[in-house]
Amino acid sequence: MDSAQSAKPPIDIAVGILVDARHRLLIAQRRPGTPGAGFWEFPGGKREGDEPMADCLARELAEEIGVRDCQGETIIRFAHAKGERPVRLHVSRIDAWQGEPEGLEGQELTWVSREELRDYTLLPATDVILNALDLPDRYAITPARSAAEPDAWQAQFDVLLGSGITLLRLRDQGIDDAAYQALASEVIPAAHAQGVRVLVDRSFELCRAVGADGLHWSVARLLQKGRPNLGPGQLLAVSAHTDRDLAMAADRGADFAVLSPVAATATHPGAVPLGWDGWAAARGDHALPVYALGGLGSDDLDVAARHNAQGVAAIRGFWPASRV
Ligand SMILES: Nc1nc2c([nH]c(=O)n2[C@@H]2O[C@H](COP(=O)(O)OP(=O)(O)OP(=O)(O)O)[C@@H](O)[C@H]2O)c(=O)[nH]1
Repeated sequence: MDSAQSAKPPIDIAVGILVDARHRLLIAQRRPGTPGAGFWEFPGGKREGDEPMADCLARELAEEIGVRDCQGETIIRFAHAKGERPVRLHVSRIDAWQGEPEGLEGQELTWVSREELRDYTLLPATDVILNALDLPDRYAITPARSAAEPDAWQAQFDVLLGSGITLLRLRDQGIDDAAYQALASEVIPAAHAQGVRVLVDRSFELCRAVGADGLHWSVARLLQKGRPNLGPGQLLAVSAHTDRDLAMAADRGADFAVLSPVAATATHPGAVPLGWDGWAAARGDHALPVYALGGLGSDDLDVAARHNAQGVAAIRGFWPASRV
C-alpha cells in the first residue's frame, strides 16, 4: 500500500455474523469482479453517507441476503488496510432475524461450524473478528498466591472456577519460574475440569510444559521474542498501556490485549488512570479485541462495551471474597 492510499480515511463497513441455533455461522463468497473475489466473508457492506451503522447493517443484510429485523450486538470495531484500501469494520453478532437467508446478489452462501470455517479462505483480518466472537466478556487475573494464605487462596480460586469465568491469567510475580511452573501444573487441570482456559505469563516452553491455553506477555517481551508458535486455539494476550502498545501488539499478531488502568487500583498504585475517555482514545480502532482493566468489575461490562472493549479484565473485581 502506498502512502497516498494509507492516508485516505477508512471506509466504514457494517458486518453481520448470523449465528443459528446450531452455533453455525453464515458466510458468503465474494463475487467475481469485486475486490477480494473468491474469498469468503461475513455479509455486510459500505455505509452510505452518514447513515447510522445500525441502519447500514440492516440495509446491507436486507439487500444482500434478504433478512430483516436482525437482533444482535456489536462485538468489535476495528480498522485495517489489508485489502485495496483502508476499512473500518463495525462487526455485530446476530442471533435472531426474520426471513431465510439467500444470496440475492448471486453470491454463494453457506452455514459452517467454527471447525468447518478452517476449510474456507476468508478475507484477511477475519481472525480478528473470530477472536472477538469467541473471547468471553470477562478475563480474570489471579492475585498472587505467594502473597496470600495458600489455603484461603485455593478456596477462593475454586469459587472463581465455578463462577462462570471461562478465561484467566495465572499471575504471581512473587515467585520464580520453577515455583510458578509447580503452581500452574496444580491449577491448570482443575481449571480445565471446569471448562476454564488458563494463560501463563512466563516462557513459551513453560506454557507447553504445563499444558496452558496460551501466553500473556508484556509488549516488550513480544517485541523481543516475536509471536511464539502456539497451537490451534491457543491464545497470545498482551498487556498494553498506550495506543502505541496496542499498535505493536496488533502488528505482532497478539490475539487480544488488556489496556490499563481505567481507574486507580491497589495493585498498581503509581499508575496514572486513563479514565474511560482516555481509555477509548488509546483503544481506538486497533485490530484486536481489547479488555479494559483497572479498578473494574462485572458492573462495568456495559460501559466497557460502549467504549469498544471486548469486556473487563480484573484481579479484585472477579476474585471471590475470602471466607476465612
Ligand atoms: N462484508 C464484509 N466486508 C469485509 C469483511 N472483512 C473485510 O475486510 N471487508 C472489507 O470491507 C469492504 C466491504 O465492501 P463491499 O464491496 O462488500 O461493500 P458493498 O456491499 O457496499 O459493495 P458495493 O460497493 O458493491 O455496493 C471490502 O473492501 C472488504 O474487503 C467481512 O468480513 N465482511
